[in-house]
Amino acid sequence: MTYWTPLHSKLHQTLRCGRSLLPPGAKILVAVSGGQDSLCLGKLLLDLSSKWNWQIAIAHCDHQWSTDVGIAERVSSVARSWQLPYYLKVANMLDETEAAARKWRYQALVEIAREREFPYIVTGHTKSDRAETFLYNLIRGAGADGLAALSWKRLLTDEIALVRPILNIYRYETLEFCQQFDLPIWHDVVNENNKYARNRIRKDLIPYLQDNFNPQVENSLAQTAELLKADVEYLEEKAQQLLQTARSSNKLNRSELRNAPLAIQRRAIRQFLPLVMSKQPNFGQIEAVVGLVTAPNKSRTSSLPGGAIAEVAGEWIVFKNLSGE
Ligand SMILES: Nc1ncnc2c1ncn2[C@@H]1O[C@H](COP(=O)(O)OP(=O)(O)OP(=O)(O)O)[C@@H](O)[C@H]1O
Repeated sequence: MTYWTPLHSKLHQTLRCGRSLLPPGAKILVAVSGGQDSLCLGKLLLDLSSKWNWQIAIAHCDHQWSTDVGIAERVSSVARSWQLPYYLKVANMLDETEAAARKWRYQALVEIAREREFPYIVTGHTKSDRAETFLYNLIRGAGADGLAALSWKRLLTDEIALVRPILNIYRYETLEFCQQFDLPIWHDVVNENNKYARNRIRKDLIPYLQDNFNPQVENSLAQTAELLKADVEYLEEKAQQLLQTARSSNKLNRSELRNAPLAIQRRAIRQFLPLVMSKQPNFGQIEAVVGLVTAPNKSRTSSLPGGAIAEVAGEWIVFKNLSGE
């Protein structure tokens, strides 16, 4: 019989509370790195699976880095002991950077989910991760969208959702849980390296804030992120509506934009720009176009990535390619 802990109850409650994160009968691919958070998540989902009638499998992504030796086999043996299917992707000559690893990992997980028809990929991101991501993005400069990062659920493709079911559980809780069940936690040495800003936030900044400002700072930051998430969703929807009325092929109507609040203008322009640019727009590029909403006729931006420029033509901002296309 499964020993039921407060974390089991917490997850069960979270899933029942109406966010429709993981419905009964779902096919769920659990991304397990071998660290404490994803092992805890895997065990919790395994124990809850009979109540929810889920089909679960474990996925691991092997970066083939020198620091990762042996971890794929360990995750594989955990999957075996849980009697769950195990799927492995192995990288080929991956750059040793966090960003490259993350990008490859999500691609690899989506590939497995596609091949094996899993509509849900779940990761072990915790409340502590959310607080750290909040600070990381705040320090680098972010709008509400960046601060609200790490949501409970988002679509990776039309058919595959990424779900983070333990976003209200702290990292110290996942550690206690793993110890209680004697799960073989793998300690990633990269997490100890102070070269990475994220590690310094976790090891130095958060404890400093806890000791000197607010013992509950992780909770407070995660709560702010949660509040902002709802604001962002609302504002994005309003911006989408504005874009529908203001856009006519590659033009934006200035009087429609002018009638909207600045926050919505910015978002509508940010939603539109990727259609005429080769990259995601940065703050400066969005502001340059926002400036054209009230600028004199014939004003223009400098060339945007991909070669297009935006120019005022009466009541319109027109996006055109200088090469004449
Ligand atoms: N090598 C891996 N194989 C499978 N899943 C992984 C692997 N590494 C990370 N994950 C999944 O991602 C979760 C978050 O891990 P981690 O915080 O190291 O990633 P991250 O790249 O910082 O994530 P994010 O950028 O989304 O915050 C883990 O709990 C686990 O579910």
